[in-house]
Amino acid sequence: MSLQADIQLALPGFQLDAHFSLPAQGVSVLFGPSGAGKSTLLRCLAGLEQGVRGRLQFGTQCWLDSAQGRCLPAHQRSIGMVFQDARLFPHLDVRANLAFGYQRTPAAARRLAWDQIVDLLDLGPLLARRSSTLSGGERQRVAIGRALLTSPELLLLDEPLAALDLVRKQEILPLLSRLQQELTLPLVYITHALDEVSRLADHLLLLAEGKLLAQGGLSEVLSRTDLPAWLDEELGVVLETELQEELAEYQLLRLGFAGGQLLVPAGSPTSTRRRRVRILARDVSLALQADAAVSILNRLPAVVQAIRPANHPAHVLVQLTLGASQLLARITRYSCATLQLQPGMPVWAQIKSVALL
Ligand SMILES: Nc1ncnc2c1ncn2[C@@H]1O[C@H](COP(=O)(O)OP(=O)(O)OP(=O)(O)O)[C@@H](O)[C@H]1O
Repeated sequence: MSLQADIQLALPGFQLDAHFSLPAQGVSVLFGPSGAGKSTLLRCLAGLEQGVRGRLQFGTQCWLDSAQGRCLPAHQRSIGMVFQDARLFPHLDVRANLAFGYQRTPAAARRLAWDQIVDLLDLGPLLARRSSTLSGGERQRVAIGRALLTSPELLLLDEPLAALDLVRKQEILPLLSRLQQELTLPLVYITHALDEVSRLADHLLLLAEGKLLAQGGLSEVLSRTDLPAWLDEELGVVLETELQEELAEYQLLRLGFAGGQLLVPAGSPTSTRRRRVRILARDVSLALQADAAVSILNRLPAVVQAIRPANHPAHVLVQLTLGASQLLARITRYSCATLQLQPGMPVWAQIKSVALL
């Protein structure tokens, strides 16, 4: 099952034209600059925009086929939606807010149980609270719960954490990760902050000026070297690794991946051995020899695959292969010339920073 979209929408001064296919599992992230059309696209999926042309197919359900005059209204699309502002009913308590979605879903159509969602989002202690007394993070947890209790088959989240501080984000992100895994519910998530969702994201859609620039696996898209300038600081790779050893004395973890090993500062404890890390291109430098006398922890043998211009004319992007993995380095054009880098050349990739996601 997947979501297939080929849709167009003309608004005064703005044209959306998006053709994509999303896997109906995992987390798909919609990323792009302000005004790119991310919210508009999500609203088209949800059936909240008038005048959308084209086709939308979710698994076996045809939501939109404008040529046939078919457009399923929002309430028939088995979608849950969460916005940046929680949009709770302020005069109702949390239980009544949650019940709003739950009771509108016929019992036979409920796939997600009340207790399951209340436990998953730790909403029990909040049930009797008036929604107007909740903190921002609590409100968003309730909004997510309310959306889930309609038993959607797809959850759309429009910058749900944008208004929260870092501490609250860190509380909610693991919950999103859990609900994605435990409920096997596909999510489409809009964000301005890719680092916020890199640990969750499987699939990435890049949108600018109403058009899709790229789509695909997170790492596959972010290691492309033909993306526009505004993405330059985001370029890099995301690697799936496995914990091999904890160096407790130094508070480091040794992680293995298909291409070598990495030492990274220990993050918050977790029981899972599989860890995702993100390495930005700007944090990778290159050397021709393995010089042991440097403080950089991670130096890995790699092979230059391709060299491409970067956004700034002083920089180039170097694609590298390490075993079965890829890495991207952003170095100066001057260094590239001095080191006489060429495709096929062996180099040492020096990684200044690895973010444990
Ligand atoms: N109802 C509308 N009528 C006319 N123009 C609209 C309407 N809704 C959105 N737009 C325009 O469509 C464009 C895309 O807006 P949208 O909110 O989808 O972008 P976005 O990528 O979500 O931006 P942001 O990240 O700032 O929220 C903007 O130029 C916006 O002004």
